[in-house]
Amino acid sequence: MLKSVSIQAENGAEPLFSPLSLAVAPGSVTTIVGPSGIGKSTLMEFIGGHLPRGFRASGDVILDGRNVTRLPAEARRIGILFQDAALFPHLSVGDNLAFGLAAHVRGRAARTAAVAMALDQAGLPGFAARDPATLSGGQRARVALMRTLLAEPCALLLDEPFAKLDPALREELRRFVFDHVRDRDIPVLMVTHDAADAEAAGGPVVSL
Ligand SMILES: Nc1ncnc2c1ncn2[C@@H]1O[C@H](COP(=O)(O)OP(=O)(O)OP(=O)(O)O)[C@@H](O)[C@H]1O
Repeated sequence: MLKSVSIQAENGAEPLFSPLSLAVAPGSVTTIVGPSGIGKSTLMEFIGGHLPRGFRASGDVILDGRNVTRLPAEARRIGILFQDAALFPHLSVGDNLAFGLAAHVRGRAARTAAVAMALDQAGLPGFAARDPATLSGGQRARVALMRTLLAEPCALLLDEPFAKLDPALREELRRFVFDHVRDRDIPVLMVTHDAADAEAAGGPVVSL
């Protein structure tokens, strides 16, 4: 839930957008739209705990009843997926996924099994040993998404996550993401310029 969130560039006279309050239901996707430069990405960075230097923000971010506004990013348990989500090039696909695994999955066997299951769910069985450089764009996007989900986030932020994919892949990955968050009851905020993304998300659309 966002309560009266407002963001202002330190050198700017006006806030980027009017104070924003909204609640996102578990398992639903709320889409944020607005003109270029209004502050959508900056809002997502603020919610995730990474407000860029040069900005001030006010208002609160409440997650599962916890006010996380003043917690560091790593304590918020908010998963973030951007358009350019990069995999670690020096790690295999499996190790990229293992990197994301929640800390409570302990022991080598359990972690290997969790990674294998995630690859199956992503439609990439047997890909654990692959070098990320050998994956297609859509395959990389699915691995990046899985890595984010394996951390078992309490909420998910998507900032134009499908923008660089061709239409078929875009639709496939979209379905994959929305099915997952519905299954896991994760609240999602998505920024997009594509009306089809918002329509596929099926949730409320908020204009900044
Ligand atoms: N370090 C900075 N200091 C001051 N202003 C900045 C800084 N970085 C970005 N801005 C400005 O802040 C505003 C918000 O940028 P942001 O990327 O959040 O917009 P956006 O709505 O996501 O845009 P787009 O749809 O084009 O991605 C822009 O007007 C941008 O020029």
